[in-house]
Amino acid sequence: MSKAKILIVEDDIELREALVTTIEMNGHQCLEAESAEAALPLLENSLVDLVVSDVNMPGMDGHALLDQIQKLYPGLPVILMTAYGQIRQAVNAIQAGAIDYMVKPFDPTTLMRSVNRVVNGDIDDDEAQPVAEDPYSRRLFQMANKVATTDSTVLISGESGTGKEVLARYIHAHSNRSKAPFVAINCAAIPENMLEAILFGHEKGAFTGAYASAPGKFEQANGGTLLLDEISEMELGLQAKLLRVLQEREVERVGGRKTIALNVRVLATTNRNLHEYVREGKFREDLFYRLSVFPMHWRPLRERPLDIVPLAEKLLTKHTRKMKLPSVNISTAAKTSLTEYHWPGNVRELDNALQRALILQQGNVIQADDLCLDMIGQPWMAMTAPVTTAMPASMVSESAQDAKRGESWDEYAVGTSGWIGENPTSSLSETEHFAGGAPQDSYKPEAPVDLGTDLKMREFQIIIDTIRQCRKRKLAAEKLGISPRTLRYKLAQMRDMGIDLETELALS
Ligand SMILES: Nc1ncnc2c1ncn2[C@@H]1O[C@H](COP(=O)(O)OP(=O)(O)OP(=O)(O)O)[C@@H](O)[C@H]1O
Repeated sequence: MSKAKILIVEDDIELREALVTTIEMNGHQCLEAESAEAALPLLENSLVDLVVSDVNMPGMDGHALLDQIQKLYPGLPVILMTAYGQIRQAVNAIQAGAIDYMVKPFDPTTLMRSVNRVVNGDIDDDEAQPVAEDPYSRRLFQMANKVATTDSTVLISGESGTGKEVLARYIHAHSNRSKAPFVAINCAAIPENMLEAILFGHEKGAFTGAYASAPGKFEQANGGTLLLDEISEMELGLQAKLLRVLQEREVERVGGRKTIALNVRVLATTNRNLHEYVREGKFREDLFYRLSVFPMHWRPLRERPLDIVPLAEKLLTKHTRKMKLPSVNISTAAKTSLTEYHWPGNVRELDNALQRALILQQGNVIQADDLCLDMIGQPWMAMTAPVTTAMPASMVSESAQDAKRGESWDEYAVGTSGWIGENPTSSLSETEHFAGGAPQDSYKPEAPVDLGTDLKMREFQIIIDTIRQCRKRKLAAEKLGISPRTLRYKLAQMRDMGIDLETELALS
């Protein structure tokens, strides 16, 4: 188990202390901040591996902090602590890019499971048994079991959201390295100029801002497995350096002279056709062959239909458990809709649809309409796909429409039903939220208005319009004043949110 530096951002001092104590007792180091504003300078001055932040804080809230972290420290994982009963808050946390969420009250085991999943790559119960009901998926996992026991490099390809990381974690968990760290790095999410230092580490003074030396992902994964996610997005110069590290099995930190011996198994994923990238000169052929010793391919979800309903049931159970909701079933008609839909965003889109349905469902049964699948092609839905914004008025509950008219939903909900939220009238203190007060069972759908989501959707609309106008993505990036890499990242975010870009762009 590797020791990590974790920043806890929580305004309730007792809860903060409880979190710090638990995490430190489990062998990690903690930094503490009482607000998001206080967290930012701490992040500037020390290298943090993970941020665990409350959502509801006076001043800047957890979502705004997450947004800042994504801009200033791309790739730094954030776990958000959301309020009990606030389903939309939990859904928003993941869709805004948090690596995980924990709904208050949670116990120390839940906290450490979530922390260790991020810092040590520990696998949780859901990931230990991925869904593989379709004959194609069964065969893939049979192969995974075989290759897991070797030290072979594996290149996993497949459309975005098919489950490549799930497969990578499965291979690690079934290898003889399973007790050692599993470290994942998304090559597309890290700016080019930072990727080398993050991968290989750096010495103090190696570049402006390198106040202290730090190990890279290769060193952190020593003895275990390193997943290079979206490897196609690595620029050619760095590909050459990566190839050298893989061949020589040693790494030199940026600005360092010492070589560090490595015993790391490398897995890589790509949602591009790497053969084509090699042909077009965007990916080194030698690195391609070095990585694809054992190639594995995930079919799109629509081509393994027998996985769809079992996956939906599993994802639903995961979310209802995490959100502390009573169990929710899927109606027969909804199952048919799920199976017939084409899932351009694959399992991640399925996950999004279910989270949306969880907000809309009534009586603990998801009906076909709750999935909103027939609305995804609609302009208003495509731009507001993931959460609850811009639902037709008929789908918005009366109370939610009240909230839309300007009433605070939190106050309204607490005022009318007395349920437990983060409202001061709540019957649980923040500390009890951690220690485990008994949750109540009454739920109300939440208000479908969210300025952050709305702004994001407007940004996405501008991007789509600009690409339609310019026809070439490179030109569109120039016109938008962003790098082609940032544009790719934003397009990936849009796909992840269930926006069918192919259809959107074909409309031009
Ligand atoms: N077979 C599976 N069983 C259970 N959950 C799955 C399975 N496949 C995917 N998921 C879930 O779907 C989501 C997307 O999976 P994952 O991140 O592995 O996809 P990916 O192909 O790596 O995506 P990307 O290309 O965008 O990085 C995750 O929440 C994951 O837990």
